[in-house]
Amino acid sequence: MKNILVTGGHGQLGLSLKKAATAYPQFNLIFMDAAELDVTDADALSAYFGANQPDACINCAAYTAVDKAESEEEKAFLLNFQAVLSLAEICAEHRTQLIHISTDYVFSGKQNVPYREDDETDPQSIYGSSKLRGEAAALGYNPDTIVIRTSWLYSEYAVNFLKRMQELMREKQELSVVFDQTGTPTYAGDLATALLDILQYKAGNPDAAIGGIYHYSNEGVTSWYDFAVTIKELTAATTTILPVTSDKYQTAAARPAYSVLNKEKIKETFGIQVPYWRDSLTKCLRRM
Ligand SMILES: NC(=O)C1=CN([C@@H]2O[C@H](COP(=O)(O)OP(=O)(O)OC[C@H]3O[C@@H](n4cnc5c(N)ncnc54)[C@H](OP(=O)(O)O)[C@@H]3O)[C@@H](O)[C@H]2O)C=CC1
Ligand SMILES: Cc1cn([C@H]2C[C@H](O)[C@@H](COP(=O)(O)OP(=O)(O)O[C@H]3O[C@@H](C)C(=O)[C@@H](O)[C@H]3O)O2)c(=O)[nH]c1=O
Repeated sequence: MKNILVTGGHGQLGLSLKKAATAYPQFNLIFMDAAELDVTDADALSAYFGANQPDACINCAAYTAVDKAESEEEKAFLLNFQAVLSLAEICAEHRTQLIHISTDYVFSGKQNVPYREDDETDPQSIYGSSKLRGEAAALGYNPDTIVIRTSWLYSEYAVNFLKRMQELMREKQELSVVFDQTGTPTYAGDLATALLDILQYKAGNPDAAIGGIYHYSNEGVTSWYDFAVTIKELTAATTTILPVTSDKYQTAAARPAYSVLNKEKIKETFGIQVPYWRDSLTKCLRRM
């Protein structure tokens, strides 16, 4: 287990992996963006795998614009489902360990206890539906595939809620943020480390049957409103933040009202330690 291909390598998680990988010199990560390796192009994927035979592939390529997906269903499914199907088939053919990333938005949000991996899924949006089909595609081809569902990712890179809030807090004196959607923010740097720890575990236990779905987010529970207020506090911003219900903040896509993930399985299987979300937010802000 040495050469690791990262598809969608210049997005938020890809760039977070690049940073985290400096602590894992045993791995050689190869980051490919859409222009270098288009995951929707099955021939290009085949040619790449034929020539390079990566030991593992972390698929960070995705369509992540939740609201836009409602009017771009075909595009969302092409990237989040069809491309995953091709990638899973090619990984199975080349005996490449595939790690695929999915989302808390596969759940309806009707539960009020943290979601386990085998709890019923019922996405409320096109994005969530496309990601759910992607999970099935990834696992259907090869039961050794690892699917990691995560939630509310943010980092110093790309587009995310933290950076959007910082921008809005610079521009506006008052902001409204929903308080009736509950979940857990996840620092992409922590997820990146967890992904590398999983590959490390696999390298040490090559015959372990560890395929399947795992949940990973930071520890703790909050709402988008409380997340925004904490960002305000930690950055000493002065904007007034008003708590509103989702019906007062209209969006094209519906989001789950509750999407806290239960992380027992990933912690027990791989011995991964999970930081508390507020500590990770502080760490991320320090790095920014
Ligand atoms: N962001 C979040 O809050 C959450 C994300 N996730 C999941 O985590 C994963 C990583 O997300 P994140 O890093 O935040 O997403 P980003 O949107 O930051 O990154 C996705 C990357 O995919 C690339 N991409 C787009 N089309 C293609 C293509 N045809 N071939 C190859 N690459 C392509 C994009 O490139 P370009 O920008 O050039 O189009 C972009 O760099 C995704 O699977 C996502 O669904 C799960 C939960 C929360
Ligand atoms: C910018 C903004 C958003 N909101 C609301 C809208 C939404 O309900 C919630 C989150 O906002 P966003 O649209 O930025 O986040 P969203 O795109 O829904 O984030 C999701 O992205 C995908 C990729 C995932 O997989 C999920 O885990 C999750 O992280 O906050 C406000 O209430 N006020 C605001 O000013």
